Amino acid sequence: SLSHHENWQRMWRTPTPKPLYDVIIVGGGGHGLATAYYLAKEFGVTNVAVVEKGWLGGGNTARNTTIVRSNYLWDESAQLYEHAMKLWEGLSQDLNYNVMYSPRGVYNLCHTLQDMRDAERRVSANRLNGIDGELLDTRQVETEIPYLDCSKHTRYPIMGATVQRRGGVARHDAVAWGYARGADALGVDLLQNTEVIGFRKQDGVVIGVETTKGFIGAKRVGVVTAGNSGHMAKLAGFRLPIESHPLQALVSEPIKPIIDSVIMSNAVHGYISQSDKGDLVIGAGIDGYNGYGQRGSYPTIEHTLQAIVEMFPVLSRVRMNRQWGGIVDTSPDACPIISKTPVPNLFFNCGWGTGGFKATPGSGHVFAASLAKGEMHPLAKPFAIERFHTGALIDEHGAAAVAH
Ligand SMILES: Cc1cc2nc3c(=O)[nH]c(=O)nc-3n(C[C@H](O)[C@H](O)[C@H](O)COP(=O)(O)OP(=O)(O)OC[C@H]3O[C@@H](n4cnc5c(N)ncnc54)[C@H](O)[C@@H]3O)c2cc1C
Ligand SMILES: CSCC(=O)[O-]
Repeated sequence: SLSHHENWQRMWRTPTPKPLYDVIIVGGGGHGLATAYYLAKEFGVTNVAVVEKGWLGGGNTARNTTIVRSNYLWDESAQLYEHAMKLWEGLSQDLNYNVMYSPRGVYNLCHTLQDMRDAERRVSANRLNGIDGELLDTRQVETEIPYLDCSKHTRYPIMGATVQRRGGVARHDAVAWGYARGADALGVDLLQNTEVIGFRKQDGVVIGVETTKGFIGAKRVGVVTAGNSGHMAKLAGFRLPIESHPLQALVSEPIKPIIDSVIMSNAVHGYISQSDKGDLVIGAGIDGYNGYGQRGSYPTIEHTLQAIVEMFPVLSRVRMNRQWGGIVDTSPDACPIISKTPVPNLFFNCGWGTGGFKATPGSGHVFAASLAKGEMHPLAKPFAIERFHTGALIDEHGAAAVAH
């Protein structure tokens, strides 16, 4: 009956915008909501608004394949993603909201000698950074992933794999809703269906945002708009080295439990896990063209499923239920941009490309610290926009899992 639905209390308010906030976060995705939550909870900045053009968590947060891990190669990125992993481990308790973090193990398959050498290097680098990682041979992989075709007859024989056992999956909707509820309870205004259409400046300094519901003043503005970040930078009057591409995912009909970890192959070029409902959650690389359509092309879908059946022939008759796409903001070195901008009081956190969901807590925490202080957090410093001028890139294409 409807009656029991009527008593459900709302998880957050729908406030009228105030004329002025200390901080405005543009973009109500996981990263934006996490930023607002930590601003209020950890840094005592509660006069904050999150301005979201659609509904909270409706962008890439709602559309990703939920993989979390921190097994990146370079110290700067490994430490940033590991900061996020440590926050994942206590997030359900912190938010009092079950974000369903499940450390079921993330395997990156190796198909060539070079893959094995790169894997050995990456696991060693992980261990030097205090991040768990193991290098397995074919026999160990075959034992741990029963239905994976480890025979010698495949196009890309499996020579081994890295595994991060603390890696796994988390529930994307719950993360957004948990952070939103927590931020709202601390006094943050969540303004949905409010699109930012411009930045107002006074003597070149940002003093607020123009929105579809009028001007809202702010002492500092943090832009966390993922695939739309290039467009936002243009509105602010500068350019970003970001390309927005479709990235697709598929889920199958629900089947009995058959895969209890996350398996990724850069060479065969696909990855798979199985949700608690039994759906196979599948993805691969981006569509090569630039696009904002939140869908992709059929050749990519076909290529993805070829890769999955190559790895798991047993799945060749499973039917796909749904396919969708998001808009991923890829950067030249497959690393984020968490940075001041050429416009004073305007900060950007973007460029997470195909792999920013796993960073959500760490990204929000680091960006909140930066906005509270007006200076970039030490973990954010290597990811400044300037690196594209100085050449101090941090190339993580190898660890980006599905090379794009
Ligand atoms: C199919 C797919 C699979 C993925 N799989 C993984 C994975 O397994 N693991 C992983 O780590 N990462 C994954 N990612 C990447 C990850 O989803 C993103 O990097 C991350 O979610 C981006 O940060 P966000 O959550 O804040 O973005 P979003 O959720 O996209 O938030 C940005 C928000 O900004 C809003 N916005 C945009 N423009 C404006 C404006 N002008 N005014 C106001 N609001 C605006 C949007 O509406 C949106 O809600 C995947 C992405 C896709 C698309
Ligand atoms: C979309 S790829 C997921 C990841 O980066 O582990």
